[in-house]
Amino acid sequence: MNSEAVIETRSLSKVYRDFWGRKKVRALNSLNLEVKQGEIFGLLGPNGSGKTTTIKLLLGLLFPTEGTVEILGQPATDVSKNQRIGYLPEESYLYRFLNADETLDFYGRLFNMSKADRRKRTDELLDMVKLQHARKRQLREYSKGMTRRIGLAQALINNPDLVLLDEPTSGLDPLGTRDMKDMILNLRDQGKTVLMCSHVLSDVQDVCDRVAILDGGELKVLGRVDELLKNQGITQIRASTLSEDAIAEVKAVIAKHNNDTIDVDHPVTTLEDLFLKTVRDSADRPGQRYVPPGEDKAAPAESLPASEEAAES
Ligand SMILES: Nc1ncnc2c1ncn2[C@@H]1O[C@H](COP(=O)(O)OP(=O)(O)OP(=O)(O)O)[C@@H](O)[C@H]1O
Repeated sequence: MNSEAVIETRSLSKVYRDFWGRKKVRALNSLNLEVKQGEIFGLLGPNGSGKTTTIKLLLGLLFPTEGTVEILGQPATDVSKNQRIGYLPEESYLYRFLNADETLDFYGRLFNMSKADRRKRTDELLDMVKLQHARKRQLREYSKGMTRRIGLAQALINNPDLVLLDEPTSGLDPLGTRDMKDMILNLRDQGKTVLMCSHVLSDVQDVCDRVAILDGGELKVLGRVDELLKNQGITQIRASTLSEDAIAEVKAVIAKHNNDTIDVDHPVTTLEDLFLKTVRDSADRPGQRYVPPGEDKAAPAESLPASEEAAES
Protein backbone atom coordinates (compact mmCIF):
# COMPACT_ATOMS: atom_id res chain seq x y z
CA MET A 1 0.00 0.00 0.00
CA ASN A 2 1.20 3.49 -0.85
CA SER A 3 2.46 5.01 2.44
CA GLU A 4 0.37 8.17 1.95
CA ALA A 5 -2.83 6.29 1.11
CA VAL A 6 -5.43 6.13 3.86
CA ILE A 7 -7.90 4.27 1.65
CA GLU A 8 -6.84 1.94 -1.11
CA THR A 9 -9.18 -0.29 -3.08
CA ARG A 10 -7.96 -2.69 -5.74
CA SER A 11 -10.35 -4.19 -8.32
CA LEU A 12 -13.06 -3.94 -5.68
CA SER A 13 -16.37 -5.53 -6.72
CA LYS A 14 -19.57 -6.33 -4.91
CA VAL A 15 -22.33 -8.54 -6.20
CA TYR A 16 -25.46 -8.77 -4.05
CA ARG A 17 -27.12 -12.17 -4.15
CA ASP A 18 -30.73 -13.05 -3.53
CA PHE A 19 -32.06 -15.34 -0.79
CA TRP A 20 -31.05 -18.44 -2.80
CA GLY A 21 -27.52 -17.17 -3.48
CA ARG A 22 -28.22 -16.24 -7.07
CA LYS A 23 -26.48 -13.13 -8.41
CA LYS A 24 -28.83 -10.18 -8.20
CA VAL A 25 -27.02 -6.85 -8.60
CA ARG A 26 -23.41 -6.01 -9.46
CA ALA A 27 -23.35 -2.89 -7.23
CA LEU A 28 -19.64 -2.20 -7.65
CA ASN A 29 -17.40 -3.22 -10.51
CA SER A 30 -13.61 -3.34 -10.21
CA LEU A 31 -13.11 -0.08 -8.31
CA ASN A 32 -9.54 1.19 -8.00
CA LEU A 33 -9.33 4.16 -5.66
CA GLU A 34 -6.68 5.78 -3.52
CA VAL A 35 -7.44 8.48 -0.98
CA LYS A 36 -4.38 10.18 0.46
CA GLN A 37 -3.72 11.37 3.98
CA GLY A 38 -5.08 14.88 4.62
CA GLU A 39 -7.37 15.17 1.63
CA ILE A 40 -11.10 15.78 1.42
CA PHE A 41 -12.41 13.32 -1.13
CA GLY A 42 -15.90 13.38 -2.64
CA LEU A 43 -17.58 10.17 -3.70
CA LEU A 44 -20.39 11.11 -6.09
CA GLY A 45 -22.90 9.35 -8.26
CA PRO A 46 -26.62 9.08 -8.96
CA ASN A 47 -28.93 6.99 -6.78
CA GLY A 48 -27.96 3.34 -6.90
CA SER A 49 -24.47 3.97 -8.30
CA GLY A 50 -22.67 2.14 -5.48
CA LYS A 51 -21.63 4.84 -2.98
CA THR A 52 -23.21 3.30 0.12
CA THR A 53 -21.93 -0.11 -0.93
CA THR A 54 -18.42 1.38 -1.13
CA ILE A 55 -18.73 2.95 2.34
CA LYS A 56 -19.98 -0.33 3.80
CA LEU A 57 -17.02 -2.14 2.24
CA LEU A 58 -14.64 0.48 3.70
CA LEU A 59 -16.16 0.03 7.14
CA GLY A 60 -15.91 -3.75 6.85
CA LEU A 61 -19.70 -4.13 7.13
CA LEU A 62 -19.75 -6.00 3.80
CA PHE A 63 -17.30 -8.47 2.31
CA PRO A 64 -16.08 -7.83 -1.24
CA THR A 65 -17.05 -10.33 -3.92
CA GLU A 66 -13.67 -9.63 -5.57
CA GLY A 67 -10.73 -7.34 -4.86
CA THR A 68 -9.26 -5.81 -1.73
CA VAL A 69 -9.73 -2.77 0.52
CA GLU A 70 -7.08 -1.40 2.85
CA ILE A 71 -7.82 1.31 5.36
CA LEU A 72 -4.97 2.99 7.25
CA GLY A 73 -2.73 0.11 6.19
CA GLN A 74 -5.03 -2.63 7.48
CA PRO A 75 -7.57 -4.82 5.67
CA ALA A 76 -11.05 -3.30 5.94
CA THR A 77 -12.31 -6.50 7.54
CA ASP A 78 -9.95 -5.96 10.51
CA VAL A 79 -12.33 -4.41 13.06
CA SER A 80 -9.49 -2.87 15.10
CA LYS A 81 -9.05 -0.25 12.36
CA ASN A 82 -12.51 1.12 13.28
CA GLN A 83 -10.88 2.67 16.38
CA ARG A 84 -9.35 5.19 13.97
CA ILE A 85 -12.45 5.82 11.85
CA GLY A 86 -15.36 8.21 12.43
CA TYR A 87 -18.62 7.71 10.54
CA LEU A 88 -21.57 10.05 10.09
CA PRO A 89 -24.39 8.04 8.46
CA GLU A 90 -27.01 9.72 6.30
CA GLU A 91 -29.73 8.97 8.87
CA SER A 92 -28.97 9.69 12.49
CA TYR A 93 -29.12 6.67 14.80
CA LEU A 94 -28.66 8.59 18.04
CA TYR A 95 -30.81 7.99 21.14
CA ARG A 96 -33.46 10.67 21.18
CA PHE A 97 -33.95 10.65 24.95
CA LEU A 98 -30.30 11.34 25.78
CA ASN A 99 -28.94 14.89 25.88
CA ALA A 100 -25.76 15.93 24.05
CA ASP A 101 -23.53 15.36 27.11
CA GLU A 102 -24.95 11.91 27.72
CA THR A 103 -24.71 11.01 24.03
CA LEU A 104 -21.03 11.86 23.74
CA ASP A 105 -20.28 10.26 27.09
CA PHE A 106 -22.01 7.07 25.93
CA TYR A 107 -19.98 6.86 22.70
CA GLY A 108 -16.78 7.74 24.60
CA ARG A 109 -17.40 4.72 26.82
CA LEU A 110 -17.71 2.49 23.74
CA PHE A 111 -14.16 3.55 22.88
CA ASN A 112 -13.02 2.81 26.47
CA MET A 113 -12.12 6.44 27.10
CA SER A 114 -11.47 7.44 30.71
CA LYS A 115 -13.98 9.69 32.46
CA ALA A 116 -11.58 12.65 32.34
CA ASP A 117 -10.92 12.13 28.63
CA ARG A 118 -14.63 11.82 27.89
CA ARG A 119 -15.35 15.07 29.68
CA LYS A 120 -12.53 16.93 27.91
CA ARG A 121 -13.43 15.56 24.48
CA THR A 122 -17.14 16.31 25.00
CA ASP A 123 -16.29 19.94 25.83
CA GLU A 124 -14.01 20.29 22.79
CA LEU A 125 -16.56 18.76 20.43
CA LEU A 126 -19.54 20.74 21.74
CA ASP A 127 -17.47 23.89 21.28
CA MET A 128 -16.58 22.84 17.76
CA VAL A 129 -20.14 22.07 16.69
CA LYS A 130 -21.53 25.08 18.60
CA LEU A 131 -23.87 23.10 20.84
CA GLN A 132 -22.56 24.14 24.26
CA HIS A 133 -25.80 26.05 24.91
CA ALA A 134 -27.93 22.97 24.21
CA ARG A 135 -25.81 20.30 25.89
CA LYS A 136 -28.46 19.47 28.49
CA ARG A 137 -31.39 19.29 26.05
CA GLN A 138 -32.66 15.90 24.86
CA LEU A 139 -31.86 15.21 21.22
CA ARG A 140 -35.57 14.75 20.42
CA GLU A 141 -35.88 18.53 20.86
CA TYR A 142 -33.06 19.27 18.42
CA SER A 143 -33.63 20.87 15.01
CA LYS A 144 -32.32 19.08 11.89
CA GLY A 145 -29.23 21.27 11.91
CA MET A 146 -28.51 20.56 15.57
CA THR A 147 -29.04 16.83 14.98
CA ARG A 148 -26.49 16.88 12.16
CA ARG A 149 -24.02 18.74 14.41
CA ILE A 150 -24.31 16.31 17.30
CA GLY A 151 -24.00 13.49 14.73
CA LEU A 152 -20.70 14.95 13.60
CA ALA A 153 -19.51 15.35 17.20
CA GLN A 154 -20.37 11.70 17.85
CA ALA A 155 -18.44 10.64 14.73
CA LEU A 156 -15.39 12.50 16.04
CA ILE A 157 -15.48 11.28 19.66
CA ASN A 158 -12.54 8.90 19.12
CA ASN A 159 -10.43 11.62 17.42
CA PRO A 160 -10.34 9.53 14.23
CA ASP A 161 -7.75 9.77 11.48
CA LEU A 162 -10.30 8.99 8.78
CA VAL A 163 -13.80 10.49 8.76
CA LEU A 164 -16.56 9.12 6.50
CA LEU A 165 -19.47 11.51 6.01
CA ASP A 166 -22.67 10.47 4.26
CA GLU A 167 -24.67 13.53 3.09
CA PRO A 168 -23.19 15.81 5.81
CA THR A 169 -25.17 18.88 4.71
CA SER A 170 -28.54 17.20 4.14
CA GLY A 171 -31.43 19.13 5.68
CA LEU A 172 -29.27 22.09 6.72
CA ASP A 173 -30.10 25.72 5.95
CA PRO A 174 -27.39 27.82 4.23
CA LEU A 175 -25.92 28.99 7.55
CA GLY A 176 -25.81 25.45 8.91
CA THR A 177 -24.37 24.24 5.61
CA ARG A 178 -21.59 26.84 5.72
CA ASP A 179 -20.77 25.88 9.32
CA MET A 180 -20.68 22.20 8.39
CA LYS A 181 -18.39 22.90 5.43
CA ASP A 182 -16.10 24.98 7.65
CA MET A 183 -15.97 22.12 10.16
CA ILE A 184 -15.05 19.69 7.37
CA LEU A 185 -12.28 22.03 6.17
CA ASN A 186 -11.12 22.30 9.76
CA LEU A 187 -10.80 18.51 9.97
CA ARG A 188 -8.41 18.64 7.02
CA ASP A 189 -6.43 21.39 8.77
CA GLN A 190 -6.05 19.00 11.69
CA GLY A 191 -4.47 16.47 9.29
CA LYS A 192 -7.48 14.17 9.13
CA THR A 193 -8.65 12.50 5.93
CA VAL A 194 -12.29 12.95 4.95
CA LEU A 195 -14.34 10.96 2.48
CA MET A 196 -17.80 12.39 1.87
CA CYS A 197 -20.78 11.33 -0.23
CA SER A 198 -23.21 14.04 -1.23
CA HIS A 199 -25.76 14.88 -3.88
CA VAL A 200 -25.28 18.59 -3.17
CA LEU A 201 -22.64 19.20 -5.79
CA SER A 202 -22.03 22.86 -4.89
CA ASP A 203 -21.01 21.75 -1.38
CA VAL A 204 -18.74 19.08 -2.80
CA GLN A 205 -17.16 21.62 -5.15
CA ASP A 206 -16.62 23.97 -2.21
CA VAL A 207 -14.75 21.61 0.09
CA CYS A 208 -13.39 18.61 -1.82
CA ASP A 209 -9.84 18.38 -3.14
CA ARG A 210 -10.61 15.41 -5.38
CA VAL A 211 -13.74 13.60 -6.49
CA ALA A 212 -14.74 10.30 -7.99
CA ILE A 213 -17.98 9.90 -9.91
CA LEU A 214 -19.52 6.43 -9.96
CA ASP A 215 -22.25 5.30 -12.29
CA GLY A 216 -23.71 1.82 -12.39
CA GLY A 217 -21.02 0.67 -9.96
CA GLU A 218 -18.19 1.83 -12.23
CA LEU A 219 -15.71 4.63 -11.77
CA LYS A 220 -16.35 7.19 -14.50
CA VAL A 221 -14.36 10.23 -13.36
CA LEU A 222 -11.50 10.69 -10.90
CA GLY A 223 -9.42 13.80 -10.34
CA ARG A 224 -8.77 17.13 -8.68
CA VAL A 225 -11.88 19.33 -8.60
CA ASP A 226 -10.02 22.42 -9.87
CA GLU A 227 -8.49 20.48 -12.77
CA LEU A 228 -11.73 18.73 -13.72
CA LEU A 229 -13.70 21.98 -13.80
CA LYS A 230 -11.14 24.14 -15.57
CA ASN A 231 -12.30 25.23 -19.04
CA GLN A 232 -9.10 24.99 -21.08
CA GLY A 233 -10.83 26.55 -24.11
CA ILE A 234 -11.14 30.01 -22.56
CA THR A 235 -8.50 32.43 -21.29
CA GLN A 236 -9.75 34.69 -18.53
CA ILE A 237 -7.94 37.90 -17.54
CA ARG A 238 -9.22 39.77 -14.48
CA ALA A 239 -8.67 43.40 -13.58
CA SER A 240 -10.33 46.07 -11.41
CA THR A 241 -13.21 47.85 -13.18
CA LEU A 242 -11.99 49.51 -16.42
CA SER A 243 -13.33 52.55 -18.27
CA GLU A 244 -15.15 52.11 -21.60
CA ASP A 245 -12.08 53.45 -23.43
CA ALA A 246 -9.73 51.06 -21.69
CA ILE A 247 -12.05 48.14 -22.50
CA ALA A 248 -12.09 49.17 -26.17
CA GLU A 249 -8.25 49.22 -26.19
CA VAL A 250 -8.03 45.79 -24.55
CA LYS A 251 -10.57 44.41 -27.02
CA ALA A 252 -8.54 45.75 -29.92
CA VAL A 253 -5.40 44.03 -28.64
CA ILE A 254 -7.22 40.71 -28.12
CA ALA A 255 -8.90 40.97 -31.55
CA LYS A 256 -5.44 40.99 -33.16
CA HIS A 257 -4.85 37.48 -31.80
CA ASN A 258 -8.33 36.03 -31.89
CA ASN A 259 -11.37 36.50 -34.15
CA ASP A 260 -13.94 35.12 -31.71
CA THR A 261 -16.44 37.25 -29.84
CA ILE A 262 -14.89 38.84 -26.76
CA ASP A 263 -17.07 38.85 -23.63
CA VAL A 264 -16.61 41.65 -21.14
CA ASP A 265 -18.51 41.23 -17.89
CA HIS A 266 -18.30 41.55 -14.11
CA PRO A 267 -17.64 38.38 -12.09
CA VAL A 268 -20.62 37.14 -10.10
CA THR A 269 -20.58 35.99 -6.53
CA THR A 270 -22.59 32.94 -5.41
CA LEU A 271 -26.13 32.90 -4.10
CA GLU A 272 -24.73 31.29 -0.94
CA ASP A 273 -22.39 34.23 -0.45
CA LEU A 274 -25.24 36.74 -0.91
CA PHE A 275 -27.52 34.80 1.46
CA LEU A 276 -24.89 34.52 4.20
CA LYS A 277 -23.94 38.18 3.93
CA THR A 278 -27.61 39.23 4.09
CA VAL A 279 -28.40 37.09 7.14
CA ARG A 280 -25.18 37.91 9.00
CA ASP A 281 -25.48 41.66 8.34
CA SER A 282 -29.22 41.95 8.93
CA ALA A 283 -28.90 42.88 12.62
CA ASP A 284 -26.66 45.84 11.70
CA ARG A 285 -28.95 47.01 8.91
CA PRO A 286 -32.47 47.23 10.35
CA GLY A 287 -35.13 48.31 7.86
CA GLN A 288 -32.72 48.33 4.94
CA ARG A 289 -32.85 46.20 1.88
CA TYR A 290 -30.60 45.77 -1.08
CA VAL A 291 -32.06 46.10 -4.56
CA PRO A 292 -29.70 45.63 -7.49
CA PRO A 293 -29.73 48.18 -10.32
CA GLY A 294 -32.76 47.81 -12.61
CA GLU A 295 -35.05 46.09 -10.08
CA ASP A 296 -37.49 48.12 -7.97
CA LYS A 297 -36.80 51.79 -8.78
CA ALA A 298 -38.95 53.06 -5.89
CA ALA A 299 -37.09 51.06 -3.26
CA PRO A 300 -34.32 52.74 -1.23
CA ALA A 301 -31.52 50.90 -3.00
CA GLU A 302 -28.13 50.77 -1.41
CA SER A 303 -25.25 48.62 -2.34
CA LEU A 304 -24.27 45.54 -0.45
CA PRO A 305 -20.51 45.19 -0.01
CA ALA A 306 -19.10 43.03 -2.79
CA SER A 307 -18.08 39.54 -1.73
CA GLU A 308 -14.46 39.14 -0.75
CA GLU A 309 -13.97 36.80 -3.67
CA ALA A 310 -15.47 39.20 -6.18
CA ALA A 311 -13.63 42.16 -4.68
CA GLU A 312 -10.32 40.36 -5.00
CA SER A 313 -10.81 39.55 -8.63
N1 LIG B 1 -28.68 -5.43 0.27
C1 LIG B 1 -28.85 -5.32 -1.03
N2 LIG B 1 -29.34 -6.34 -1.76
C2 LIG B 1 -29.50 -6.24 -3.10
N3 LIG B 1 -29.18 -5.14 -3.81
C3 LIG B 1 -28.69 -4.08 -3.15
C4 LIG B 1 -28.50 -4.10 -1.73
N4 LIG B 1 -27.98 -2.89 -1.35
C5 LIG B 1 -27.88 -2.17 -2.47
N5 LIG B 1 -28.29 -2.86 -3.54
C6 LIG B 1 -28.28 -2.41 -4.94
O1 LIG B 1 -26.94 -2.08 -5.28
C7 LIG B 1 -26.90 -0.93 -6.12
C8 LIG B 1 -26.03 0.16 -5.47
O2 LIG B 1 -26.69 0.59 -4.28
P1 LIG B 1 -26.06 1.67 -3.28
O3 LIG B 1 -26.97 1.73 -2.08
O4 LIG B 1 -24.64 1.32 -3.03
O5 LIG B 1 -26.15 3.00 -4.15
P2 LIG B 1 -25.95 4.52 -3.72
O6 LIG B 1 -25.05 5.13 -4.75
O7 LIG B 1 -25.52 4.61 -2.31
O8 LIG B 1 -27.41 5.13 -3.89
P3 LIG B 1 -28.11 6.36 -3.11
O9 LIG B 1 -27.56 7.63 -3.71
O10 LIG B 1 -29.56 6.18 -3.43
O11 LIG B 1 -27.84 6.23 -1.64
C9 LIG B 1 -28.35 -0.51 -6.34
O12 LIG B 1 -28.79 -1.08 -7.54
C10 LIG B 1 -29.07 -1.13 -5.16
O13 LIG B 1 -30.42 -1.43 -5.46
